[in-house]
Amino acid sequence: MAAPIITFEHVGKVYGEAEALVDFSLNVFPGEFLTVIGTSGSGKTTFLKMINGLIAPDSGRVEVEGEDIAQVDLIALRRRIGYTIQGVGLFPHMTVAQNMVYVPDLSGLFSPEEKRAQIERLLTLVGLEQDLAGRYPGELSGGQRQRVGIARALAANPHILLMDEPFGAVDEITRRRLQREIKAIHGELEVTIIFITHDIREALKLGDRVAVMDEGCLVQLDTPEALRQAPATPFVAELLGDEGNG
Ligand SMILES: Nc1ncnc2c1ncn2[C@@H]1O[C@H](COP(=O)(O)OP(=O)(O)OP(=O)(O)O)[C@@H](O)[C@H]1O
Repeated sequence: MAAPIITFEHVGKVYGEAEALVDFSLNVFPGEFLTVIGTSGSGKTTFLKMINGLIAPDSGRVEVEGEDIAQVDLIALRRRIGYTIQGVGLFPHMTVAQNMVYVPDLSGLFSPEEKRAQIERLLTLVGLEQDLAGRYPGELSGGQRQRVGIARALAANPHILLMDEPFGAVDEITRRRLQREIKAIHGELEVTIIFITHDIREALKLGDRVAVMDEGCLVQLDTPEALRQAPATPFVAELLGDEGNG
């Protein structure tokens, strides 16, 4: 098996009384699509933000691409990792194209010609018409904004894409479309995706493996089939509910 692209070793994080992560260890492998599910406040976002150094562990160690992130330049690390959140957070005063190349521009990654090619390629990849490139975020639908958010996160050709409930704010039909699209993008780009969701169906549908969290602990990390067949705890069984049967 390939070396892990992300490793958490006995990571702990406490906020006052709240234990956000408790002795949290896992490996994510290159090209994997890992979904993360758990109750509200179970530490999912804390886990995700530790991968790009937005939150530092109190104890334990986080490695990304073989490097302890306590030792690396976090700005450079973040530019190598795509990150998209619910509500997207596009810059309202910038066009779609300007939003998309904002991060690569910071590091002077592309020539003007390469930038145009990257914008064209990514708009196609996320299923948007080319003529949207000149629009402002306020002139887009929620689903279109979400697609621009994904395109922007992929703009610097990251090896890792972090997605924090990216489809939480769109209607059910758009959500299903976006799910199909992100699966296709994952297949095409060989990018490692960590995807947080509240929706067990989404977690089972998208994940090569699913990480189930409760109260800062990793309760189970398994393929959707293994989760269905052998939930590790009553909590996992309850979370699976009717989905466990199909
Ligand atoms: N900056 C902070 N200050 C204090 N407590 C925090 C902070 N960030 C997170 N917490 C606490 O840490 C715990 C884990 O939070 P986290 O956001 O990681 O959970 P989550 O699983 O992503 O939740 P949700 O599904 O509601 O987004 C919670 O108890 C939360 O209240």
